[in-house]
Amino acid sequence: MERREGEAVPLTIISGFLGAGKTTVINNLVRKREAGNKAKTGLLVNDFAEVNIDAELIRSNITGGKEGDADTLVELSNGCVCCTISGELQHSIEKVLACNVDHIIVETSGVSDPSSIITTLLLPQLRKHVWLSGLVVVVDGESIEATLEASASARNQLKQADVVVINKTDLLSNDEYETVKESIKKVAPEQFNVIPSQYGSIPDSVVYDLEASPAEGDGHAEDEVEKDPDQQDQHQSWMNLSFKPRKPSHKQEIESLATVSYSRKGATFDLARFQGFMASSFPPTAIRAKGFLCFDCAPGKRYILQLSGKRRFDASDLTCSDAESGSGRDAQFVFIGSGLDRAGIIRDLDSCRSGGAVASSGPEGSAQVAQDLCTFIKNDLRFEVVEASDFGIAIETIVLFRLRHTRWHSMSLSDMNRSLLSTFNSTSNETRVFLTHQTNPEGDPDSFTLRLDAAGCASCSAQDIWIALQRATESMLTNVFMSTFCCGIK
Ligand SMILES: Nc1nc2c(ncn2[C@@H]2O[C@H](COP(=O)(O)OP(=O)(O)OP(=O)(O)O)[C@@H](O)[C@H]2O)c(=O)[nH]1
Repeated sequence: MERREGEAVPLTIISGFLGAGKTTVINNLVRKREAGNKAKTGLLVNDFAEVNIDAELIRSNITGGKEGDADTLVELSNGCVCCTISGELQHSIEKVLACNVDHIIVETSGVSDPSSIITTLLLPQLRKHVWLSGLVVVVDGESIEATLEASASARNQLKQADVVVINKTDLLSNDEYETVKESIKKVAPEQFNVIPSQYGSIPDSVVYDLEASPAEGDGHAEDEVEKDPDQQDQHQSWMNLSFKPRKPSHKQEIESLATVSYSRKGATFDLARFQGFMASSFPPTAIRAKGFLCFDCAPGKRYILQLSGKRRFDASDLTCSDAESGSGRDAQFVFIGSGLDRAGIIRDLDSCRSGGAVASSGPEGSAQVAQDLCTFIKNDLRFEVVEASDFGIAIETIVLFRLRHTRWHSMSLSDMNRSLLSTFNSTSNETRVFLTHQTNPEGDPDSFTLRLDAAGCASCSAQDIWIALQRATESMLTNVFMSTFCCGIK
């Protein structure tokens, strides 16, 4: 929509719970705009955590057209723009207005209350210059029902929406999509504008041509909105609302969430150790995680790692030109959840960094090979040893071990073990060392074990076997790890 000089600038709020797909929606808009020649947009990106991963993801899509055309991006980090850092919102809006933008988009944090942002827009110094064109709320179609159950913020966001984008429809059947629509209706019975989306792909017009500016006293923050008592006075001053505080309040919800930010300049990670972290030490109460990292085995590449929704875990290759130097090699992570062990997470991630001690090979002898191999396996977080007792006798089975069961993989452990089996056996030059498998009597896939038969392995070293096993494991896990896969909570 063309804006005449001196006219107030439309501002669209994009809200939605943690990991719903807000940044993906904005990135899509930015990419489309980069290809075309649309209005210059001021982007205000709020991240709950200290490290603003979303802003970096959006920035990587902004190349800028002709001079002065590039979007203007302002980061609002380390707090919720609707409460703890609301003062910064006003300054940021003024900042982007000074850049002569034609439209402003505010990406809220996942637990924000949009009505508080609307309050800021109505401040006398802003309302002459910006008008609220609407509130677009993005929901993760796969996990929205559980989210609505658990989060007052998520319910409030929906109740105030002008448009609801049901994102991640690739993960839903038609019936499930209809059920999600019903759930939304239950929370927001007046909700009319519901559109589906995959990977945040929505028509530009949903954001740029939205005209839902509320008249004072009606509109977004309706009677049903669960108001935070802490913000009651502020809201009542401009909106004629009746407040119905319910538990937990927005403030309580924010306070119940911990964020752990991890930032290391120029750090590269050891893929095997990182895989071990994901398999065994990943904080089980994290509901959102995102970050960037580089592996020493993949020079020039930087990976973005995401965990959201029903523990859906994405890792995608962010090959970038500056990955070899400067900030392109910096590792940055954010974990959001309840009861997170900050020191433990940081220690675990640090221990995944490249370098450090490599275990040495042990002396000759089959019993010693078995013992050394067992030590290698025990020291690798990706595995657990099931049995390692019969050392010193004629060796058929030297170590029974298996890939460690991961809490969040819906990927079958049996499949992973089978895949490791075939990778190892097809690549190992050492024909006397091969893997077999056994299932337990109940056929429980989690108990599926790998059995390493190393008959006559006296002539080979534990280190050689271990290196071959590590290579096979890395290759197998990398295939899983670097592609998107679903991690359902059991
Ligand atoms: N399968 C699937 N994944 C999606 C879709 N849209 C986004 N994602 C993934 O969901 C994860 C979270 O997406 P974001 O856009 O970062 O979500 P967000 O709402 O900005 O997250 P926060 O700002 O942290 O609250 C990422 O891994 C995305 O790639 C989709 O339509 N389908």
